[in-house]
Amino acid sequence: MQDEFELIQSLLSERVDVEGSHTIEVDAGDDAAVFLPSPSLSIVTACDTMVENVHFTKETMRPFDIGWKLLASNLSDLAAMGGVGKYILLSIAIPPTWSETEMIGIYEGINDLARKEQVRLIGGDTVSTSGELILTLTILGEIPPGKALLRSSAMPGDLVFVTGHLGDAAAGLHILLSQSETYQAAFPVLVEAHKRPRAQLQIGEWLLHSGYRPACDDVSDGLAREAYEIAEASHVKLVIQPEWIPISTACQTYASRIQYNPIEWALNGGEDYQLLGTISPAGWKELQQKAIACGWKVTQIGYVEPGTGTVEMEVSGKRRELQTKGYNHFAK
Ligand SMILES: Nc1ncnc2c1ncn2[C@@H]1O[C@H](COP(=O)(O)OP(=O)(O)OP(=O)(O)O)[C@@H](O)[C@H]1O
Ligand SMILES: Cc1ncc(C[n+]2csc(CCOP(=O)(O)O)c2C)c(N)n1
Ligand SMILES: [Mg+2]
Ligand SMILES: [Mg+2]
Ligand SMILES: [Mg+2]
Repeated sequence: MQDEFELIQSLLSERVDVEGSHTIEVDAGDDAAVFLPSPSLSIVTACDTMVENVHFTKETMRPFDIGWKLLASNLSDLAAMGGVGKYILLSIAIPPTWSETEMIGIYEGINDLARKEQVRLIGGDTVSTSGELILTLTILGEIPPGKALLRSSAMPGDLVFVTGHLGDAAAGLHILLSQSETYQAAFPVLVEAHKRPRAQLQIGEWLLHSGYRPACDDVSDGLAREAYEIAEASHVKLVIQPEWIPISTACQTYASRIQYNPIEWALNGGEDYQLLGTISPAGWKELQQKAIACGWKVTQIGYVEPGTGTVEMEVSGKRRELQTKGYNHFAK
Protein backbone atom coordinates (compact mmCIF):
# COMPACT_ATOMS: atom_id res chain seq x y z
CA MET A 1 0.00 0.00 0.00
CA GLN A 2 1.26 3.50 -0.86
CA ASP A 3 1.00 6.18 1.80
CA GLU A 4 -2.44 7.69 2.45
CA PHE A 5 -1.99 10.69 0.16
CA GLU A 6 -0.58 8.74 -2.78
CA LEU A 7 -3.34 6.14 -2.34
CA ILE A 8 -6.02 8.82 -2.57
CA GLN A 9 -4.44 10.10 -5.80
CA SER A 10 -4.46 6.55 -7.26
CA LEU A 11 -8.08 5.98 -6.23
CA LEU A 12 -9.19 9.27 -7.76
CA SER A 13 -7.22 8.93 -10.98
CA GLU A 14 -9.71 6.84 -12.98
CA ARG A 15 -12.83 8.80 -12.10
CA VAL A 16 -15.48 9.22 -14.74
CA ASP A 17 -16.51 12.58 -16.09
CA VAL A 18 -20.22 12.81 -16.68
CA GLU A 19 -22.47 15.23 -18.45
CA GLY A 20 -22.86 18.25 -16.20
CA SER A 21 -19.44 17.84 -14.55
CA HIS A 22 -18.94 21.54 -15.30
CA THR A 23 -21.41 22.31 -12.48
CA ILE A 24 -18.69 21.16 -10.02
CA GLU A 25 -17.06 24.35 -8.79
CA VAL A 26 -14.51 22.63 -6.52
CA ASP A 27 -13.69 18.97 -7.20
CA ALA A 28 -12.24 16.29 -4.89
CA GLY A 29 -8.80 17.46 -3.81
CA ASP A 30 -9.67 20.44 -1.62
CA ASP A 31 -11.18 20.35 1.89
CA ALA A 32 -14.67 19.87 0.49
CA ALA A 33 -16.39 19.73 -2.89
CA VAL A 34 -18.67 22.51 -4.15
CA PHE A 35 -21.31 22.06 -6.82
CA LEU A 36 -24.01 24.20 -8.33
CA PRO A 37 -27.44 22.56 -7.93
CA SER A 38 -29.65 22.53 -11.01
CA PRO A 39 -32.20 25.36 -10.84
CA SER A 40 -35.70 24.41 -9.60
CA LEU A 41 -34.77 20.86 -8.59
CA SER A 42 -34.56 19.53 -5.03
CA ILE A 43 -31.59 17.50 -3.79
CA VAL A 44 -32.28 13.90 -2.73
CA THR A 45 -29.64 12.25 -0.57
CA ALA A 46 -28.99 8.86 1.06
CA CYS A 47 -26.08 6.84 2.42
CA ASP A 48 -25.47 3.12 2.79
CA THR A 49 -22.56 1.14 4.21
CA MET A 50 -21.01 -2.21 3.31
CA VAL A 51 -18.95 -4.09 5.88
CA GLU A 52 -16.66 -7.05 5.24
CA ASN A 53 -18.10 -10.30 6.66
CA VAL A 54 -21.55 -8.70 6.96
CA HIS A 55 -22.28 -7.65 3.36
CA PHE A 56 -19.48 -9.55 1.60
CA THR A 57 -16.40 -11.71 2.10
CA LYS A 58 -13.38 -12.12 -0.13
CA GLU A 59 -14.89 -15.48 -1.08
CA THR A 60 -18.36 -14.19 -2.09
CA MET A 61 -17.39 -11.00 -3.96
CA ARG A 62 -14.50 -9.72 -6.07
CA PRO A 63 -13.37 -6.13 -5.36
CA PHE A 64 -15.03 -4.93 -8.59
CA ASP A 65 -18.37 -6.44 -7.50
CA ILE A 66 -18.13 -4.85 -4.04
CA GLY A 67 -17.73 -1.37 -5.55
CA TRP A 68 -20.50 -1.96 -8.06
CA LYS A 69 -22.95 -3.24 -5.44
CA LEU A 70 -22.17 -0.42 -3.01
CA LEU A 71 -23.11 2.15 -5.63
CA ALA A 72 -26.11 0.10 -6.83
CA SER A 73 -27.54 -0.12 -3.30
CA ASN A 74 -27.29 3.65 -2.90
CA LEU A 75 -28.78 4.33 -6.33
CA SER A 76 -31.59 1.98 -5.37
CA ASP A 77 -32.62 4.28 -2.50
CA LEU A 78 -32.77 7.17 -4.98
CA ALA A 79 -34.79 5.02 -7.39
CA ALA A 80 -37.25 4.33 -4.56
CA MET A 81 -37.76 8.09 -4.21
CA GLY A 82 -38.04 8.64 -7.97
CA GLY A 83 -34.79 10.62 -8.07
CA VAL A 84 -31.73 10.63 -10.32
CA GLY A 85 -28.16 10.21 -8.99
CA LYS A 86 -25.60 12.98 -9.60
CA TYR A 87 -22.71 12.96 -7.08
CA ILE A 88 -21.16 10.47 -4.65
CA LEU A 89 -18.81 10.68 -1.65
CA LEU A 90 -17.00 7.53 -0.51
CA SER A 91 -15.51 6.92 2.93
CA ILE A 92 -13.25 3.87 3.32
CA ALA A 93 -11.67 2.29 6.40
CA ILE A 94 -8.96 -0.07 5.13
CA PRO A 95 -7.47 -2.89 7.24
CA PRO A 96 -3.99 -4.33 6.53
CA THR A 97 -5.61 -7.42 4.94
CA TRP A 98 -6.68 -5.37 1.86
CA SER A 99 -4.10 -4.47 -0.79
CA GLU A 100 -3.90 -1.37 -2.93
CA THR A 101 -4.72 -3.48 -6.01
CA GLU A 102 -7.92 -4.68 -4.30
CA MET A 103 -8.89 -1.11 -3.36
CA ILE A 104 -8.34 0.02 -6.94
CA GLY A 105 -10.53 -2.91 -8.03
CA ILE A 106 -13.34 -1.61 -5.80
CA TYR A 107 -13.03 1.81 -7.42
CA GLU A 108 -13.13 0.20 -10.88
CA GLY A 109 -16.48 -1.37 -9.97
CA ILE A 110 -17.80 1.96 -8.71
CA ASN A 111 -16.51 3.80 -11.79
CA ASP A 112 -18.03 1.27 -14.17
CA LEU A 113 -21.54 1.68 -12.75
CA ALA A 114 -20.96 5.43 -12.23
CA ARG A 115 -20.33 5.76 -15.97
CA LYS A 116 -23.48 3.80 -16.81
CA GLU A 117 -25.66 5.81 -14.41
CA GLN A 118 -23.87 9.14 -14.93
CA VAL A 119 -22.87 9.87 -11.34
CA ARG A 120 -19.56 11.41 -10.32
CA LEU A 121 -17.31 10.86 -7.31
CA ILE A 122 -16.62 14.28 -5.77
CA GLY A 123 -14.96 13.31 -2.48
CA GLY A 124 -14.70 10.99 0.48
CA ASP A 125 -12.37 9.96 3.27
CA THR A 126 -9.64 7.35 3.75
CA VAL A 127 -8.54 5.88 7.09
CA SER A 128 -6.82 2.75 8.38
CA THR A 129 -8.47 0.22 10.66
CA SER A 130 -7.37 -2.92 12.47
CA GLY A 131 -10.79 -4.48 11.85
CA GLU A 132 -12.66 -5.27 8.67
CA LEU A 133 -13.04 -3.27 5.46
CA ILE A 134 -15.85 -0.70 5.77
CA LEU A 135 -17.17 1.33 2.84
CA THR A 136 -19.71 4.12 3.31
CA LEU A 137 -21.12 5.80 0.24
CA THR A 138 -23.17 8.99 0.29
CA ILE A 139 -25.17 9.83 -2.80
CA LEU A 140 -26.63 13.15 -3.86
CA GLY A 141 -29.20 13.35 -6.61
CA GLU A 142 -31.94 15.49 -8.05
CA ILE A 143 -35.70 15.28 -7.81
CA PRO A 144 -38.59 17.57 -8.78
CA PRO A 145 -39.68 19.51 -5.66
CA GLY A 146 -42.70 18.08 -3.83
CA LYS A 147 -42.87 14.95 -5.96
CA ALA A 148 -40.68 12.38 -4.14
CA LEU A 149 -42.20 8.89 -3.89
CA LEU A 150 -42.96 8.23 -0.23
CA ARG A 151 -43.47 5.08 1.82
CA SER A 152 -46.49 6.85 3.32
CA SER A 153 -48.60 7.25 0.14
CA ALA A 154 -50.35 3.85 0.07
CA MET A 155 -54.16 4.06 0.09
CA PRO A 156 -56.85 1.40 0.53
CA GLY A 157 -57.95 0.36 -2.96
CA ASP A 158 -54.38 0.52 -4.32
CA LEU A 159 -52.74 -2.66 -5.48
CA VAL A 160 -49.27 -3.83 -4.46
CA PHE A 161 -46.61 -4.46 -7.12
CA VAL A 162 -42.93 -5.33 -7.41
CA THR A 163 -40.41 -4.91 -10.20
CA GLY A 164 -38.26 -7.78 -11.51
CA HIS A 165 -37.85 -11.08 -9.68
CA LEU A 166 -37.43 -11.47 -5.93
CA GLY A 167 -35.20 -14.02 -4.19
CA ASP A 168 -32.50 -14.30 -6.88
CA ALA A 169 -29.91 -12.40 -4.85
CA ALA A 170 -30.43 -14.54 -1.75
CA ALA A 171 -30.32 -17.72 -3.84
CA GLY A 172 -27.08 -16.45 -5.41
CA LEU A 173 -25.61 -15.82 -1.96
CA HIS A 174 -26.63 -19.34 -0.91
CA ILE A 175 -24.77 -20.75 -3.92
CA LEU A 176 -21.68 -18.63 -3.20
CA LEU A 177 -21.62 -19.64 0.48
CA SER A 178 -22.02 -23.31 -0.47
CA GLN A 179 -18.82 -22.90 -2.56
CA SER A 180 -20.27 -25.31 -5.13
CA GLU A 181 -18.63 -24.60 -8.47
CA THR A 182 -21.23 -26.83 -10.13
CA TYR A 183 -24.10 -24.65 -8.89
CA GLN A 184 -22.19 -21.43 -9.68
CA ALA A 185 -21.81 -22.62 -13.27
CA ALA A 186 -25.42 -23.88 -13.48
CA PHE A 187 -27.07 -20.70 -12.10
CA PRO A 188 -25.04 -17.67 -13.27
CA VAL A 189 -28.16 -15.48 -13.20
CA LEU A 190 -28.52 -15.99 -9.44
CA VAL A 191 -24.85 -15.34 -8.68
CA GLU A 192 -24.98 -12.23 -10.87
CA ALA A 193 -28.11 -10.98 -9.07
CA HIS A 194 -26.20 -11.13 -5.78
CA LYS A 195 -22.98 -9.55 -7.06
CA ARG A 196 -24.18 -7.01 -9.61
CA PRO A 197 -27.66 -5.65 -8.87
CA ARG A 198 -29.01 -2.76 -10.95
CA ALA A 199 -31.15 -0.07 -9.32
CA GLN A 200 -34.55 0.44 -10.96
CA LEU A 201 -34.02 4.12 -11.65
CA GLN A 202 -36.09 4.34 -14.83
CA ILE A 203 -39.14 2.79 -13.21
CA GLY A 204 -38.76 5.06 -10.15
CA GLU A 205 -38.57 8.13 -12.37
CA TRP A 206 -41.61 7.03 -14.35
CA LEU A 207 -43.58 6.44 -11.14
CA LEU A 208 -42.71 9.94 -9.93
CA HIS A 209 -43.83 11.56 -13.16
CA SER A 210 -46.92 9.32 -13.50
CA GLY A 211 -49.04 11.68 -11.44
CA TYR A 212 -50.54 8.74 -9.48
CA ARG A 213 -48.47 9.37 -6.30
CA PRO A 214 -47.51 5.72 -5.80
CA ALA A 215 -45.95 4.60 -2.51
CA CYS A 216 -42.50 3.15 -3.08
CA ASP A 217 -39.63 1.42 -1.26
CA ASP A 218 -36.65 -0.54 -2.51
CA VAL A 219 -36.14 -4.16 -1.49
CA SER A 220 -32.86 -4.21 0.47
CA ASP A 221 -34.02 -6.26 3.46
CA GLY A 222 -36.57 -8.56 1.79
CA LEU A 223 -40.18 -8.15 0.71
CA ALA A 224 -41.52 -8.78 4.23
CA ARG A 225 -39.56 -5.92 5.86
CA GLU A 226 -40.28 -3.50 3.02
CA ALA A 227 -43.99 -4.34 3.01
CA TYR A 228 -44.13 -3.45 6.70
CA GLU A 229 -42.24 -0.19 5.99
CA ILE A 230 -45.01 0.88 3.59
CA ALA A 231 -47.88 -0.48 5.72
CA GLU A 232 -46.59 1.29 8.85
CA ALA A 233 -45.75 4.59 7.14
CA SER A 234 -49.14 4.67 5.37
CA HIS A 235 -51.27 3.28 8.27
CA VAL A 236 -52.81 0.65 6.02
CA LYS A 237 -52.86 -3.14 5.65
CA LEU A 238 -50.96 -4.81 2.82
CA VAL A 239 -52.36 -8.18 1.75
CA ILE A 240 -49.82 -10.26 -0.19
CA GLN A 241 -50.64 -13.30 -2.33
CA PRO A 242 -47.49 -15.43 -2.03
CA GLU A 243 -48.22 -17.37 -5.23
CA TRP A 244 -48.13 -14.09 -7.19
CA ILE A 245 -44.58 -13.22 -6.02
CA PRO A 246 -42.35 -13.34 -9.12
CA ILE A 247 -39.73 -16.04 -8.56
CA SER A 248 -37.40 -16.67 -11.51
CA THR A 249 -37.16 -20.10 -13.11
CA ALA A 250 -33.49 -20.28 -12.06
CA CYS A 251 -34.43 -19.52 -8.45
CA GLN A 252 -37.22 -22.13 -8.47
CA THR A 253 -34.94 -24.74 -10.01
CA TYR A 254 -32.09 -24.14 -7.56
CA ALA A 255 -34.50 -24.07 -4.61
CA SER A 256 -36.00 -27.42 -5.61
CA ARG A 257 -32.49 -28.92 -5.92
CA ILE A 258 -31.75 -28.04 -2.31
CA GLN A 259 -35.36 -28.66 -1.20
CA TYR A 260 -36.00 -25.08 -0.10
CA ASN A 261 -39.05 -22.85 -0.46
CA PRO A 262 -37.90 -19.90 -2.66
CA ILE A 263 -40.67 -17.68 -1.26
CA GLU A 264 -38.54 -17.53 1.90
CA TRP A 265 -35.70 -15.95 -0.08
CA ALA A 266 -38.13 -13.44 -1.61
CA LEU A 267 -39.63 -12.55 1.78
CA ASN A 268 -36.54 -12.48 3.97
CA GLY A 269 -33.42 -12.81 1.83
CA GLY A 270 -33.05 -9.18 0.77
CA GLU A 271 -30.56 -7.42 -1.52
CA ASP A 272 -32.80 -7.69 -4.59
CA TYR A 273 -32.82 -3.89 -5.04
CA GLN A 274 -36.13 -4.12 -6.88
CA LEU A 275 -38.94 -1.66 -6.14
CA LEU A 276 -41.98 -2.48 -4.04
CA GLY A 277 -44.86 -0.08 -4.56
CA THR A 278 -48.57 0.53 -4.34
CA ILE A 279 -50.59 2.33 -7.00
CA SER A 280 -54.23 2.96 -7.92
CA PRO A 281 -55.88 0.58 -10.43
CA ALA A 282 -55.78 3.31 -13.11
CA GLY A 283 -52.09 3.89 -12.44
CA TRP A 284 -51.42 0.15 -12.57
CA LYS A 285 -53.00 -0.05 -16.03
CA GLU A 286 -50.70 2.70 -17.27
CA LEU A 287 -47.67 1.17 -15.59
CA GLN A 288 -48.36 -2.18 -17.24
CA GLN A 289 -48.60 -0.53 -20.68
CA LYS A 290 -45.38 1.42 -20.09
CA ALA A 291 -43.68 -1.76 -18.85
CA ILE A 292 -44.58 -3.63 -22.05
CA ALA A 293 -43.27 -0.74 -24.17
CA CYS A 294 -40.01 -0.50 -22.20
CA GLY A 295 -39.38 -4.19 -21.48
CA TRP A 296 -39.76 -3.75 -17.70
CA LYS A 297 -41.06 -6.56 -15.52
CA VAL A 298 -43.77 -5.49 -13.05
CA THR A 299 -46.02 -7.88 -11.15
CA GLN A 300 -49.04 -7.36 -8.94
CA ILE A 301 -48.53 -9.25 -5.67
CA GLY A 302 -51.45 -8.03 -3.57
CA TYR A 303 -53.82 -5.29 -2.40
CA VAL A 304 -53.96 -2.40 0.05
CA GLU A 305 -56.81 -2.39 2.58
CA PRO A 306 -57.74 -0.13 5.50
CA GLY A 307 -55.58 -1.03 8.50
CA THR A 308 -53.02 0.00 11.07
CA GLY A 309 -49.62 -0.91 9.67
CA THR A 310 -49.88 -4.66 9.24
CA VAL A 311 -49.03 -7.13 6.48
CA GLU A 312 -51.04 -10.29 5.83
CA MET A 313 -50.42 -13.27 3.59
CA GLU A 314 -53.40 -14.84 1.89
CA VAL A 315 -53.11 -18.56 1.18
CA SER A 316 -56.14 -20.49 -0.18
CA GLY A 317 -58.47 -17.72 0.98
CA LYS A 318 -57.05 -17.83 4.54
CA ARG A 319 -55.13 -14.91 5.94
CA ARG A 320 -52.35 -14.80 8.49
CA GLU A 321 -50.24 -11.91 9.68
CA LEU A 322 -46.73 -12.02 8.26
CA GLN A 323 -44.55 -12.72 11.30
CA THR A 324 -41.05 -12.32 10.11
CA LYS A 325 -39.93 -8.90 8.96
CA GLY A 326 -36.91 -9.58 6.77
CA TYR A 327 -33.19 -8.92 7.20
CA ASN A 328 -32.31 -7.24 10.50
CA HIS A 329 -28.69 -6.45 11.45
CA PHE A 330 -29.45 -6.83 15.16
CA ALA A 331 -31.99 -9.66 15.06
CA LYS A 332 -31.95 -11.66 18.28
N1 LIG B 1 -27.46 6.18 12.00
C1 LIG B 1 -28.41 6.92 11.43
N2 LIG B 1 -28.49 8.23 11.68
C2 LIG B 1 -29.45 8.98 11.10
N3 LIG B 1 -30.39 8.51 10.27
C3 LIG B 1 -30.35 7.21 9.99
C4 LIG B 1 -29.37 6.34 10.55
N4 LIG B 1 -29.60 5.10 10.08
C5 LIG B 1 -30.65 5.18 9.27
N5 LIG B 1 -31.14 6.44 9.21
C6 LIG B 1 -32.29 6.91 8.44
O1 LIG B 1 -33.39 6.03 8.68
C7 LIG B 1 -34.16 5.79 7.50
C8 LIG B 1 -34.23 4.29 7.21
O2 LIG B 1 -32.92 3.83 7.01
P1 LIG B 1 -32.64 2.36 6.48
O3 LIG B 1 -31.15 2.23 6.38
O4 LIG B 1 -33.38 1.39 7.29
O5 LIG B 1 -33.33 2.39 5.05
P2 LIG B 1 -32.71 1.96 3.70
O6 LIG B 1 -31.40 2.63 3.49
O7 LIG B 1 -33.76 2.13 2.68
O8 LIG B 1 -32.49 0.40 3.92
P3 LIG B 1 -31.15 -0.42 3.73
O9 LIG B 1 -30.09 0.22 4.60
O10 LIG B 1 -31.54 -1.76 4.15
O11 LIG B 1 -30.81 -0.30 2.28
C9 LIG B 1 -33.46 6.59 6.40
O12 LIG B 1 -34.13 7.80 6.27
C10 LIG B 1 -32.06 6.81 6.95
O13 LIG B 1 -31.45 8.00 6.45
C1 LIG C 1 -21.17 -12.80 3.43
C2 LIG C 1 -22.60 -12.35 3.43
N1 LIG C 1 -23.44 -12.82 4.39
C3 LIG C 1 -24.73 -12.41 4.42
C4 LIG C 1 -25.20 -11.52 3.49
C5 LIG C 1 -26.66 -11.11 3.51
N2 LIG C 1 -26.90 -9.73 3.88
C6 LIG C 1 -26.03 -8.94 4.47
S1 LIG C 1 -26.64 -7.38 4.73
C7 LIG C 1 -28.14 -7.79 4.07
C8 LIG C 1 -29.30 -6.83 4.00
C9 LIG C 1 -28.99 -5.58 3.28
O1 LIG C 1 -28.03 -4.82 3.99
P1 LIG C 1 -28.39 -3.37 4.53
O2 LIG C 1 -29.66 -3.48 5.31
O3 LIG C 1 -27.24 -2.96 5.38
O4 LIG C 1 -28.56 -2.51 3.32
C10 LIG C 1 -28.13 -9.11 3.66
C11 LIG C 1 -29.26 -9.82 3.03
C12 LIG C 1 -24.29 -11.07 2.51
N3 LIG C 1 -24.64 -10.20 1.56
N4 LIG C 1 -23.00 -11.51 2.50
MG1 LIG D 1 -29.81 2.30 4.77
MG1 LIG E 1 -34.18 1.71 0.88
MG1 LIG F 1 -31.24 -2.74 5.81
